[in-house]
Amino acid sequence: MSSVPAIQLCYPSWVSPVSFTGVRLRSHNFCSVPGPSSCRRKMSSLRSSMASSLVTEPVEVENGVEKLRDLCSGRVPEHVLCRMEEVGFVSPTDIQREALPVLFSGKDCILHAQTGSGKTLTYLLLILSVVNTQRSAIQALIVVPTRELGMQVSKVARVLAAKPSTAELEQKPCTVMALLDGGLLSRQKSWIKAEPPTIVVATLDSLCQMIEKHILKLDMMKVLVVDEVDFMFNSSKHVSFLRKLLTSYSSKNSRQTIFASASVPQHKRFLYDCIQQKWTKSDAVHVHVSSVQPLPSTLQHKYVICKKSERHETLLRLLQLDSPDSCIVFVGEQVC
Ligand SMILES: Nc1ncnc2c1ncn2[C@@H]1O[C@H](COP(=O)(O)OP(=O)(O)OP(=O)(O)O)[C@@H](O)[C@H]1O
Repeated sequence: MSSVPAIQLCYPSWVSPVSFTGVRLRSHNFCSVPGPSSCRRKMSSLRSSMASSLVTEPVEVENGVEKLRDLCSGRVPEHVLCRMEEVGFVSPTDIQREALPVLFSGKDCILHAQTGSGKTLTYLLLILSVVNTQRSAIQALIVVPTRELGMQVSKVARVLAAKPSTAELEQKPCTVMALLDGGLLSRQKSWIKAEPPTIVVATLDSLCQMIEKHILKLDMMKVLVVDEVDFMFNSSKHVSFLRKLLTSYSSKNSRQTIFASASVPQHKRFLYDCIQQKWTKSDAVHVHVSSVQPLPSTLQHKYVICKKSERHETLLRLLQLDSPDSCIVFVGEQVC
Protein backbone atom coordinates (compact mmCIF):
# COMPACT_ATOMS: atom_id res chain seq x y z
CA MET A 1 0.00 0.00 0.00
CA SER A 2 1.51 3.30 -0.96
CA SER A 3 1.09 6.42 1.07
CA VAL A 4 -1.53 8.92 -0.13
CA PRO A 5 -0.85 12.63 0.28
CA ALA A 6 -3.30 14.22 2.73
CA ILE A 7 -4.76 16.68 0.26
CA GLN A 8 -5.44 13.94 -2.27
CA LEU A 9 -7.99 12.42 0.11
CA CYS A 10 -10.22 15.41 -0.33
CA TYR A 11 -9.94 16.15 -4.04
CA PRO A 12 -11.06 14.63 -7.28
CA SER A 13 -8.41 12.65 -9.07
CA TRP A 14 -8.26 14.67 -12.26
CA VAL A 15 -5.74 17.35 -12.95
CA SER A 16 -6.38 20.18 -15.31
CA PRO A 17 -3.79 22.52 -16.75
CA VAL A 18 -3.70 25.84 -14.94
CA SER A 19 -1.45 28.79 -15.34
CA PHE A 20 0.65 29.66 -12.35
CA THR A 21 3.63 31.76 -11.50
CA GLY A 22 6.67 29.64 -10.92
CA VAL A 23 9.71 31.10 -9.28
CA ARG A 24 13.37 30.50 -9.55
CA LEU A 25 14.91 27.74 -7.51
CA ARG A 26 17.49 29.05 -5.12
CA SER A 27 19.27 27.90 -2.06
CA HIS A 28 19.04 29.82 1.19
CA ASN A 29 20.52 29.55 4.61
CA PHE A 30 17.54 29.65 6.90
CA CYS A 31 16.97 26.81 9.26
CA SER A 32 13.94 25.92 11.29
CA VAL A 33 14.06 27.27 14.81
CA PRO A 34 14.02 24.48 17.38
CA GLY A 35 11.07 24.76 19.73
CA PRO A 36 8.14 22.88 21.18
CA SER A 37 6.83 22.19 17.71
CA SER A 38 10.05 20.61 16.50
CA CYS A 39 8.31 17.27 16.06
CA ARG A 40 5.66 18.84 13.86
CA ARG A 41 8.36 20.71 11.95
CA LYS A 42 10.24 17.47 11.46
CA MET A 43 7.16 15.81 10.01
CA SER A 44 6.64 18.89 7.87
CA SER A 45 10.11 18.64 6.36
CA LEU A 46 9.59 14.90 5.95
CA ARG A 47 6.47 15.60 3.89
CA SER A 48 8.41 18.23 2.02
CA SER A 49 11.08 15.76 1.01
CA MET A 50 8.43 13.19 0.03
CA ALA A 51 6.87 15.80 -2.23
CA SER A 52 10.12 16.56 -4.04
CA SER A 53 8.71 15.20 -7.28
CA LEU A 54 6.24 18.07 -7.31
CA VAL A 55 8.79 20.84 -7.76
CA THR A 56 7.36 23.63 -9.89
CA GLU A 57 9.03 24.36 -13.19
CA PRO A 58 11.13 27.43 -12.39
CA VAL A 59 10.51 30.68 -14.21
CA GLU A 60 13.24 33.30 -14.09
CA VAL A 61 12.04 36.48 -12.44
CA GLU A 62 14.48 39.35 -12.64
CA ASN A 63 14.43 41.35 -9.46
CA GLY A 64 17.14 43.64 -8.21
CA VAL A 65 15.61 44.36 -4.79
CA GLU A 66 17.95 43.56 -1.93
CA LYS A 67 16.29 44.90 1.22
CA LEU A 68 13.04 43.81 2.79
CA ARG A 69 12.29 47.50 3.38
CA ASP A 70 12.53 48.20 -0.36
CA LEU A 71 10.13 45.36 -1.11
CA CYS A 72 7.62 46.75 1.36
CA SER A 73 8.10 50.44 0.83
CA GLY A 74 4.90 52.40 0.23
CA ARG A 75 2.85 49.38 1.37
CA VAL A 76 3.78 48.63 4.96
CA PRO A 77 3.63 51.47 7.54
CA GLU A 78 6.98 52.99 8.45
CA HIS A 79 6.75 52.05 12.14
CA VAL A 80 6.28 48.38 11.16
CA LEU A 81 9.32 48.56 8.87
CA CYS A 82 11.40 50.08 11.70
CA ARG A 83 10.25 47.38 14.11
CA MET A 84 10.98 44.71 11.50
CA GLU A 85 14.55 45.98 11.16
CA GLU A 86 14.99 46.32 14.93
CA VAL A 87 14.24 42.64 15.36
CA GLY A 88 16.69 41.73 12.61
CA PHE A 89 14.56 41.25 9.51
CA VAL A 90 16.61 43.28 7.06
CA SER A 91 17.23 41.15 3.98
CA PRO A 92 14.37 39.18 2.47
CA THR A 93 14.43 35.43 2.36
CA ASP A 94 13.75 33.84 -1.03
CA ILE A 95 10.04 33.31 -0.40
CA GLN A 96 9.68 36.91 0.82
CA ARG A 97 11.48 38.22 -2.27
CA GLU A 98 9.30 36.19 -4.60
CA ALA A 99 5.94 36.33 -2.85
CA LEU A 100 5.67 39.87 -1.49
CA PRO A 101 5.26 41.58 -4.90
CA VAL A 102 2.56 39.02 -5.77
CA LEU A 103 0.78 39.55 -2.48
CA PHE A 104 1.01 43.35 -2.63
CA SER A 105 -0.56 43.16 -6.10
CA GLY A 106 -3.65 41.75 -4.35
CA LYS A 107 -3.51 38.24 -5.77
CA ASP A 108 -4.54 35.16 -3.86
CA CYS A 109 -1.57 32.93 -3.32
CA ILE A 110 -0.32 29.51 -2.34
CA LEU A 111 2.92 30.14 -0.46
CA HIS A 112 4.95 27.00 -0.83
CA ALA A 113 8.39 26.95 0.77
CA GLN A 114 10.19 24.81 3.26
CA THR A 115 9.84 25.08 7.02
CA GLY A 116 11.73 28.05 8.42
CA SER A 117 11.90 29.87 5.09
CA GLY A 118 10.02 32.94 6.35
CA LYS A 119 6.44 32.35 5.17
CA THR A 120 4.98 33.73 8.41
CA LEU A 121 6.70 37.09 8.05
CA THR A 122 5.64 37.16 4.39
CA TYR A 123 1.93 36.97 5.10
CA LEU A 124 2.17 39.17 8.22
CA LEU A 125 3.72 41.97 6.16
CA LEU A 126 0.85 41.74 3.69
CA ILE A 127 -1.67 41.86 6.55
CA LEU A 128 0.02 44.87 8.14
CA SER A 129 -0.06 46.62 4.77
CA VAL A 130 -3.84 46.36 4.40
CA VAL A 131 -5.35 46.68 7.86
CA ASN A 132 -6.82 49.98 8.96
CA THR A 133 -6.42 50.25 12.72
CA GLN A 134 -8.93 53.09 12.95
CA ARG A 135 -11.65 50.58 12.11
CA SER A 136 -12.97 48.34 14.90
CA ALA A 137 -13.34 45.07 13.03
CA ILE A 138 -11.54 41.83 12.43
CA GLN A 139 -9.62 42.52 9.24
CA ALA A 140 -7.29 39.53 9.08
CA LEU A 141 -7.69 35.93 10.16
CA ILE A 142 -4.81 33.47 10.35
CA VAL A 143 -5.89 29.86 10.80
CA VAL A 144 -3.25 27.51 12.23
CA PRO A 145 -3.35 23.77 12.96
CA THR A 146 -1.83 23.86 16.45
CA ARG A 147 -1.76 25.97 19.57
CA GLU A 148 2.06 26.11 19.45
CA LEU A 149 2.15 27.53 15.95
CA GLY A 150 -0.63 29.95 16.88
CA MET A 151 1.42 31.23 19.81
CA GLN A 152 4.50 31.74 17.60
CA VAL A 153 2.54 33.56 14.91
CA SER A 154 0.72 35.82 17.42
CA LYS A 155 4.02 36.69 19.05
CA VAL A 156 5.63 37.82 15.79
CA ALA A 157 2.45 39.68 14.77
CA ARG A 158 2.37 41.53 18.11
CA VAL A 159 6.03 42.49 17.88
CA LEU A 160 5.60 43.92 14.38
CA ALA A 161 2.25 45.58 15.06
CA ALA A 162 3.21 47.24 18.35
CA LYS A 163 2.12 50.88 18.54
CA PRO A 164 5.10 53.20 17.98
CA SER A 165 6.08 55.38 20.94
CA THR A 166 5.60 58.44 18.73
CA ALA A 167 1.98 57.54 17.90
CA GLU A 168 -0.75 60.08 18.56
CA LEU A 169 -2.81 59.28 21.65
CA GLU A 170 -6.03 58.90 19.68
CA GLN A 171 -4.38 56.57 17.15
CA LYS A 172 -5.66 53.06 17.75
CA PRO A 173 -3.14 50.22 17.94
CA CYS A 174 -3.28 47.14 15.75
CA THR A 175 -4.50 44.43 18.12
CA VAL A 176 -3.75 40.72 17.78
CA MET A 177 -5.99 38.11 19.41
CA ALA A 178 -4.90 34.49 19.86
CA LEU A 179 -7.90 32.20 19.78
CA LEU A 180 -6.27 28.89 20.52
CA ASP A 181 -7.33 25.48 21.77
CA GLY A 182 -6.92 24.77 25.45
CA GLY A 183 -8.24 28.06 26.77
CA LEU A 184 -11.70 28.92 28.09
CA LEU A 185 -12.18 31.63 25.47
CA SER A 186 -14.29 33.70 27.89
CA ARG A 187 -11.73 36.53 27.91
CA GLN A 188 -11.71 36.58 24.12
CA LYS A 189 -15.52 36.63 24.00
CA SER A 190 -15.64 39.76 26.18
CA TRP A 191 -12.80 41.31 24.20
CA ILE A 192 -14.58 40.78 20.87
CA LYS A 193 -17.83 42.18 22.26
CA ALA A 194 -16.09 45.27 23.66
CA GLU A 195 -13.95 46.00 20.60
CA PRO A 196 -13.00 43.44 17.95
CA PRO A 197 -9.26 42.92 17.42
CA THR A 198 -7.63 43.81 14.10
CA ILE A 199 -5.98 40.42 13.59
CA VAL A 200 -7.10 37.02 14.89
CA VAL A 201 -4.82 33.98 15.01
CA ALA A 202 -6.97 30.90 15.58
CA THR A 203 -6.98 27.14 15.65
CA LEU A 204 -9.90 25.61 13.79
CA ASP A 205 -11.78 24.23 16.79
CA SER A 206 -11.76 27.51 18.72
CA LEU A 207 -12.62 29.46 15.61
CA CYS A 208 -15.50 27.12 14.83
CA GLN A 209 -16.97 27.65 18.33
CA MET A 210 -16.73 31.42 18.05
CA ILE A 211 -18.20 31.62 14.55
CA GLU A 212 -21.02 29.16 15.13
CA LYS A 213 -22.08 31.00 18.29
CA HIS A 214 -22.10 34.21 16.21
CA ILE A 215 -19.53 35.82 18.50
CA LEU A 216 -16.96 36.36 15.81
CA LYS A 217 -17.92 38.07 12.55
CA LEU A 218 -15.85 38.07 9.42
CA ASP A 219 -17.74 40.50 7.23
CA MET A 220 -14.90 43.05 7.30
CA MET A 221 -12.12 40.50 6.81
CA LYS A 222 -9.61 41.58 4.16
CA VAL A 223 -7.07 38.75 4.44
CA LEU A 224 -7.54 35.08 5.26
CA VAL A 225 -4.46 32.92 5.79
CA VAL A 226 -4.62 29.15 6.20
CA ASP A 227 -1.19 28.13 7.51
CA GLU A 228 0.12 24.56 7.17
CA VAL A 229 -2.73 23.90 4.77
CA ASP A 230 -1.70 20.27 4.20
CA PHE A 231 -2.23 19.51 7.92
CA MET A 232 -5.60 21.24 7.83
CA PHE A 233 -6.91 18.90 5.16
CA ASN A 234 -6.00 15.85 7.22
CA SER A 235 -9.28 15.49 9.07
CA SER A 236 -12.74 15.37 7.54
CA LYS A 237 -14.10 17.49 10.40
CA HIS A 238 -11.58 20.22 9.64
CA VAL A 239 -12.16 19.98 5.90
CA SER A 240 -15.87 20.58 6.31
CA PHE A 241 -15.33 23.63 8.56
CA LEU A 242 -12.62 24.97 6.27
CA ARG A 243 -14.95 24.73 3.28
CA LYS A 244 -17.59 26.71 5.18
CA LEU A 245 -15.01 29.26 6.27
CA LEU A 246 -13.80 29.73 2.71
CA THR A 247 -17.17 29.86 0.99
CA SER A 248 -20.03 30.54 3.45
CA TYR A 249 -18.63 32.57 6.33
CA SER A 250 -16.74 34.84 3.96
CA SER A 251 -16.43 35.31 0.24
CA LYS A 252 -13.37 35.03 -1.98
CA ASN A 253 -14.24 38.34 -3.67
CA SER A 254 -14.11 40.41 -0.51
CA ARG A 255 -10.84 39.03 0.84
CA GLN A 256 -7.33 38.06 -0.22
CA THR A 257 -6.73 34.37 0.45
CA ILE A 258 -3.36 32.84 1.24
CA PHE A 259 -2.57 29.17 1.78
CA ALA A 260 0.88 28.55 3.29
CA SER A 261 2.67 25.26 3.59
CA ALA A 262 6.05 23.58 3.48
CA SER A 263 4.50 20.85 1.41
CA VAL A 264 1.65 21.03 -1.08
CA PRO A 265 1.19 17.56 -2.54
CA GLN A 266 -0.15 17.78 -6.10
CA HIS A 267 0.04 21.54 -6.09
CA LYS A 268 -1.34 21.97 -9.61
CA ARG A 269 -4.48 20.10 -8.68
CA PHE A 270 -4.72 21.98 -5.38
CA LEU A 271 -4.50 25.31 -7.20
CA TYR A 272 -7.07 24.17 -9.75
CA ASP A 273 -9.43 23.08 -6.99
CA CYS A 274 -8.93 26.30 -5.03
CA ILE A 275 -10.20 28.16 -8.08
CA GLN A 276 -12.96 25.66 -8.95
CA GLN A 277 -14.29 25.47 -5.39
CA LYS A 278 -14.23 29.27 -5.17
CA TRP A 279 -11.78 29.23 -2.27
CA THR A 280 -9.63 31.71 -4.17
CA LYS A 281 -10.09 34.08 -7.08
CA SER A 282 -9.42 32.73 -10.54
CA ASP A 283 -6.02 34.42 -10.88
CA ALA A 284 -4.56 32.81 -7.74
CA VAL A 285 -0.90 31.90 -8.07
CA HIS A 286 1.36 29.24 -6.67
CA VAL A 287 4.65 30.69 -5.44
CA HIS A 288 7.15 27.95 -4.83
CA VAL A 289 10.66 28.38 -3.54
CA SER A 290 12.63 25.22 -3.14
CA SER A 291 16.03 24.81 -1.60
CA VAL A 292 18.55 23.28 -3.98
CA GLN A 293 20.77 22.26 -1.10
CA PRO A 294 21.44 18.52 -1.34
CA LEU A 295 20.32 16.31 1.50
CA PRO A 296 23.13 15.87 4.05
CA SER A 297 25.19 12.74 3.44
CA THR A 298 24.65 11.70 7.06
CA LEU A 299 20.87 11.62 6.62
CA GLN A 300 19.45 8.19 7.31
CA HIS A 301 16.06 6.69 6.47
CA LYS A 302 14.53 4.27 8.94
CA TYR A 303 11.41 2.14 8.74
CA VAL A 304 9.87 1.07 12.02
CA ILE A 305 6.95 -1.31 12.29
CA CYS A 306 4.73 -0.86 15.31
CA LYS A 307 1.07 -0.84 16.36
CA LYS A 308 -0.99 2.08 15.12
CA SER A 309 -1.78 3.11 18.69
CA GLU A 310 1.93 3.29 19.53
CA ARG A 311 3.03 5.32 16.48
CA HIS A 312 3.27 8.66 18.24
CA GLU A 313 5.20 7.32 21.22
CA THR A 314 7.57 5.33 18.98
CA LEU A 315 8.27 8.31 16.79
CA LEU A 316 9.03 10.53 19.78
CA ARG A 317 11.36 7.87 21.23
CA LEU A 318 13.23 7.62 17.93
CA LEU A 319 13.52 11.37 17.58
CA GLN A 320 15.10 11.54 21.03
CA LEU A 321 17.65 8.86 20.12
CA ASP A 322 18.72 10.49 16.86
CA SER A 323 20.06 13.97 16.48
CA PRO A 324 17.21 16.05 15.03
CA ASP A 325 18.70 16.50 11.57
CA SER A 326 20.15 13.08 10.93
CA CYS A 327 17.16 10.87 10.48
CA ILE A 328 13.90 10.56 8.55
CA VAL A 329 11.68 7.96 10.17
CA PHE A 330 8.70 6.20 8.64
CA VAL A 331 6.54 4.62 11.30
CA GLY A 332 3.62 2.43 10.39
CA GLU A 333 1.87 -0.89 10.81
CA GLN A 334 3.32 -2.30 7.64
CA VAL A 335 6.00 -1.50 5.11
CA CYS A 336 5.16 -2.44 1.53
N1 LIG B 1 13.90 38.24 6.44
C1 LIG B 1 14.30 37.61 7.53
N2 LIG B 1 15.48 37.90 8.10
C2 LIG B 1 15.89 37.27 9.22
N3 LIG B 1 15.19 36.30 9.85
C3 LIG B 1 14.01 35.95 9.32
C4 LIG B 1 13.49 36.58 8.14
N4 LIG B 1 12.28 36.03 7.86
C5 LIG B 1 12.05 35.11 8.81
N5 LIG B 1 13.07 35.05 9.69
C6 LIG B 1 13.22 34.16 10.85
O1 LIG B 1 13.35 32.84 10.34
C7 LIG B 1 12.69 31.93 11.21
C8 LIG B 1 11.69 31.09 10.44
O2 LIG B 1 10.69 31.94 9.89
P1 LIG B 1 9.15 31.52 9.81
O3 LIG B 1 8.68 30.93 11.09
O4 LIG B 1 8.44 32.71 9.25
O5 LIG B 1 9.24 30.36 8.72
P2 LIG B 1 8.03 29.55 8.08
O6 LIG B 1 8.38 29.35 6.66
O7 LIG B 1 6.75 30.25 8.38
O8 LIG B 1 8.11 28.19 8.86
P3 LIG B 1 6.93 27.10 9.10
O9 LIG B 1 6.72 26.37 7.80
O10 LIG B 1 7.51 26.22 10.15
O11 LIG B 1 5.70 27.83 9.58
C9 LIG B 1 12.02 32.74 12.30
O12 LIG B 1 12.85 32.72 13.45
C10 LIG B 1 11.98 34.14 11.74
O13 LIG B 1 12.03 35.09 12.75
